[in-house]
Amino acid sequence: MRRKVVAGNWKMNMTPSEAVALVKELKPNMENSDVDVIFCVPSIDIVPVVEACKGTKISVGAENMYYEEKGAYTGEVSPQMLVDAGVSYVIIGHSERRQYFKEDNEMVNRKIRKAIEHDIIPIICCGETLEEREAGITLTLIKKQIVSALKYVSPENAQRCIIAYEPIWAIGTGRVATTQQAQEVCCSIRGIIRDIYGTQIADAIRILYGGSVNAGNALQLFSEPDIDGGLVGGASLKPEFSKIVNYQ
Ligand SMILES: O=C(CO)COP(=O)(O)O
Repeated sequence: MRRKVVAGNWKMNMTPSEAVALVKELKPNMENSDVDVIFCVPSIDIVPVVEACKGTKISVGAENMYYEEKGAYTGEVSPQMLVDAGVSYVIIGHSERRQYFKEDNEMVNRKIRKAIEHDIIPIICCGETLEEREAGITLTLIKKQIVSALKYVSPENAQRCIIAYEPIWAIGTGRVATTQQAQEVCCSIRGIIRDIYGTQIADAIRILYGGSVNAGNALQLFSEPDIDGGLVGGASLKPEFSKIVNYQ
């Protein structure tokens, strides 16, 4: 049985002091939940958020990472820095990074392999634009993203990764994918994993849905057979996040 995951992606929101206040507000309601809770936060918030989450079951994730170990890469954050700060997850290949920072499938793959090397679990994002959906190429595109993201990744390591299906047209728009649309793609992703790694890995890997998840739709989405939880943007910054984590 796969354990559900609810991860918040704070994006570029919350100053360090706001971040600590939000964690204090949310954490009492995270304790009795049956899911793995992850707060993925801006780099500058990592240290205070890790401190504020001490003694809870909440894990802290980063929203990005570079694939080099150290050196002259102004502005970047290395895997060792994340590990040393107490991070155990990292979002890789979010559509906003692909779109605004020109991250391509190859860079996404490099980052994933480097995260794994440092024992950081990558939350690997994939998803299509509205035009791509309307052109009927969603599944072809997702397959390309997943196959290239997991290139050179061993079965044991792939099993520990988390995949997040985030249709770009559903991100921050309030336009959530229907449960059928979300389930269909998550099921196909599991099929792609099965083709690469076999049934055992496919049955174990956790696949999330992201895109306008809120307290009102979480139960329905997370009840689908291939949806193992959510990657939540806007609603992760509000008290509503407690309801999503305790969706049952
Ligand atoms: O991009 C997302 C999570 O990574 C989804 O954002 P929203 O939940 O705000 O639509």
